Amino acid sequence: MSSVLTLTKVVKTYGDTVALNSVDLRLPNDSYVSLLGPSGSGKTTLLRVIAGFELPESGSIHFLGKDVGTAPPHERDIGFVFQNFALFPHMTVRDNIGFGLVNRLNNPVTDTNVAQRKVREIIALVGLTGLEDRAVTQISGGQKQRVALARTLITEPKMVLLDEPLGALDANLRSRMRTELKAIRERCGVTFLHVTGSETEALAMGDIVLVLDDKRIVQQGDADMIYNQPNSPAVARFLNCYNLFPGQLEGESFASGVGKLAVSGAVHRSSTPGYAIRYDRIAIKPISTTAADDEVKVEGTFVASEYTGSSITSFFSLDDGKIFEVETHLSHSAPKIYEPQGRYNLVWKRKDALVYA
Ligand SMILES: Nc1ncnc2c1ncn2[C@@H]1O[C@H](COP(=O)(O)OP(=O)(O)OP(=O)(O)O)[C@@H](O)[C@H]1O
Repeated sequence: MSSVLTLTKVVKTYGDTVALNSVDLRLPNDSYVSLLGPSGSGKTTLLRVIAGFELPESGSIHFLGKDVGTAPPHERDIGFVFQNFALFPHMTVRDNIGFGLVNRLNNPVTDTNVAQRKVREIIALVGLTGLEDRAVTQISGGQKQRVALARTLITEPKMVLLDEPLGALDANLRSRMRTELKAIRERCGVTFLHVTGSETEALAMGDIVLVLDDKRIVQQGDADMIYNQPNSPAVARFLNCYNLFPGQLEGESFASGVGKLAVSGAVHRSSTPGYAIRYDRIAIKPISTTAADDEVKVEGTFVASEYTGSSITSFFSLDDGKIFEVETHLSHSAPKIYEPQGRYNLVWKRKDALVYA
């Protein structure tokens, strides 16, 4: 697959603050890419640098094979969808969408018939037919999101940047709009780069997921790879589905705050050591059980359970005071009741743990 965007060693600072620290990035054409990172990791800055709203101090940006590092935003053919939609409140849906086409600096569409046809087509593409004459103050949040997207897509960008596009929507609408956004992107055939702080959104939407941490890209891969093989304790932490033990590798075991955890299999190289076990890989057993040779066991005190429909998350307090989470899927069994403050064995297979050293 050909690459649409390449960033090489891009650095952006604001005064003494480093916002992007030598970012390297290569995105394929015709893909949905999610960019996941904690608050302050540089996500918005990265989008603004790609769009041309900010110029980097050093490094290069190539878009469709051309060096665009110093090109102004309107010469980049890159669309931008803002989190707050940034619509014109006094205009109708139709006029909001047509505005950019008629008023853009490069090749404005002056033929009214052509402009109207394009607006009609894009309104159909994003599913807003019938709402053309409504003021944007009289439509729902999800519909506003579509207007914002249509307003960008009508200018036929070669790539679209979306900054937390679903952040202003409620949870139900957010999950419906995920599917919609993916479908719209497939119809347009251009790469979408979607910034989110939500790991579930990033994994659900991205053909490719990028993880930004500490102002640089620390992992890039498909959702399955990121979810199952986070390449550092930090990435595992953002995914919000791993229990993490700090400590260090000592021979065949990992010395942690709750004792030695037996290790088998590969050790991942990382500048920060750590031991990670996914919430859904753990069994809760009576305190009297013993661990098999291929298992690891720690003891915990039951704190509470949280029911989420298809699964239940149980919280245990470990002897080092840390909270440990266990996710049990309920497709084949009813939820078990645990004794408040009861002691349990928390058991997993050695091979299921990820060890970083
Ligand atoms: N205009 C600015 N002036 C000074 N510092 C800035 C400016 N914009 C961003 N920063 C700093 O650059 C770093 C990266 O910020 P950025 O907004 O890109 O992070 P983010 O990952 O998008 O965060 P969030 O998820 O909270 O929006 C932060 O330390 C931030 O404080």
